[in-house]
Amino acid sequence: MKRFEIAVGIIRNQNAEIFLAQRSAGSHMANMWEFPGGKIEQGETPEQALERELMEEVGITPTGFSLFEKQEHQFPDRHVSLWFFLVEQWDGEPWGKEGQPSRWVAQQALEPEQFPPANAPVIAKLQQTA
Ligand SMILES: Nc1nc2c([nH]c(=O)n2[C@H]2C[C@H](O)[C@@H](COP(=O)(O)OP(=O)(O)OP(=O)(O)O)O2)c(=O)[nH]1
Ligand SMILES: [Mg+2]
Repeated sequence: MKRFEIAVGIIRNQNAEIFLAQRSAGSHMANMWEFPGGKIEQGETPEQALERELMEEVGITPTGFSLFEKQEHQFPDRHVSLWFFLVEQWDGEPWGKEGQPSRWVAQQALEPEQFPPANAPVIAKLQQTA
């Protein structure tokens, strides 16, 4: 069984909107909406991976963030450990730097069925703690 450690950023602005990106057609969990992020590489801390992935995928440098939730999820073909960081300060303006569709959505309007199944608990927690 493949195992992956993933760092993702829940990028939240002062209007309580969250920046989402759409996963590409050929990827795992294709076409689902996600919090931007990706695999933690050998020798990287989760925080370093977050900084690298957010620059690669959405062109921002997170400057104020903290771990919000850690979630384990067993997919049919792989196990993922997700580090969900809440990012509330950053340099730059996020955009779909790799050509992926992206949008801001009000936190309370996030719909868990549009995300990979691993995200349901963290979305519930976000909406409860608003
Ligand atoms: N980015 C992201 N990935 C998520 C979320 N929820 C979730 O289950 N995942 C899963 C899907 C993937 O199996 C994995 C993320 O890997 P990825 O494909 O984004 O990895 P990466 O950016 O390093 O991409 P690559 O270089 O391997 O193509 O975590 C989420 O909210 N955001
Ligand atoms: Mg990614």
